[in-house]
Amino acid sequence: MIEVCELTKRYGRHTAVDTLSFQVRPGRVTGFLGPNGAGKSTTMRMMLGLDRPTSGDVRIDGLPYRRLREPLHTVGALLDARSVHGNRTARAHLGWLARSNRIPQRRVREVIDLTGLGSAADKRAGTFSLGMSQRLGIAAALLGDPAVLLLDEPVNGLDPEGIVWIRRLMKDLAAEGRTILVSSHLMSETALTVDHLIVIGRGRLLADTGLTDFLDRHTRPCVRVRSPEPARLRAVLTDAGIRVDDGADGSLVATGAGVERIGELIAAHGVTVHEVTRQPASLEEAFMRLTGESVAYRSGEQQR
Ligand SMILES: Nc1ncnc2c1ncn2[C@@H]1O[C@H](COP(=O)(O)OP(=O)(O)OP(=O)(O)O)[C@@H](O)[C@H]1O
Repeated sequence: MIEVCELTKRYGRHTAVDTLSFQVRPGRVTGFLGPNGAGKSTTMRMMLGLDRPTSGDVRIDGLPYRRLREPLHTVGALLDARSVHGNRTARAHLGWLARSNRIPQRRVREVIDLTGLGSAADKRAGTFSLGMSQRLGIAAALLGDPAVLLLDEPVNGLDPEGIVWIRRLMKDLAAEGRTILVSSHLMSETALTVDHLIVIGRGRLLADTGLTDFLDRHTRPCVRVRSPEPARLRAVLTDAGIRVDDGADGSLVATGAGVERIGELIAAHGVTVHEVTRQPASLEEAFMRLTGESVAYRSGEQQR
């Protein structure tokens, strides 16, 4: 469990994290989302004792990071995958980390296998692609078999096979009862991976809720309808106050009413239809709607 309590971090006059409080619970994957500059990395660094809070605190399994007896056994983290010494091989890097944390070398072989690093384990980390560096960073995070994992953009640089692998890994680790906090800018991937969401903007908490609840709250229902009489269908729906847009393949996309209401209108007016499908709610849309006001940097705009 991670407990963030009234956490604040100021850099000079700039407040990067602003009286932030939330808990990350075990047994589920929690997504940590926010626009660029929202304060995610700063918060994660404070969780790991790499940055000192201006005020407030963070506890991992009840203790601040600096008071953990064997930190690598309690919390594993992937922050900057490129931070490994480039001249070291992956195996040497993991071996050194294991030795300095009294972890048996057997575990090095285990995490190399677990992260698919096998064939690259004896190559210098400086020659690694971003995807291989990510795998090495994840291997290091898993080395102490920790109950809490913090992953900052773990999907970055991974190929499709790697993305599916990390998604499965996070779900499996959560199912074992671990606490998993993962930040990402990839909304479609996040929607496939997380159970719960913490969303921040300009250092403040914007949402702390389940994925489904978040989507329900911040998206409007969308229904795709295909009909051989699209003009009539459009008139029926717009007359009922429903927004209608053109979809792919000549279909219409109705926003703001569920399939039940759309179906009833179609039946009442005797319109022929070939398809009525509920469109999946988009995390990207929900995220944009919630964070629109709190985006620190917008393309072409000054910081507000
Ligand atoms: N060492 C530092 N000195 C001064 N300002 C900093 C420092 N580190 C972060 N900041 C500022 O704090 C704010 C939060 O940055 P942070 O990197 O935590 O955001 P983020 O949500 O991780 O962003 P991104 O999604 O772009 O990685 C930004 O405005 C950033 O410029």
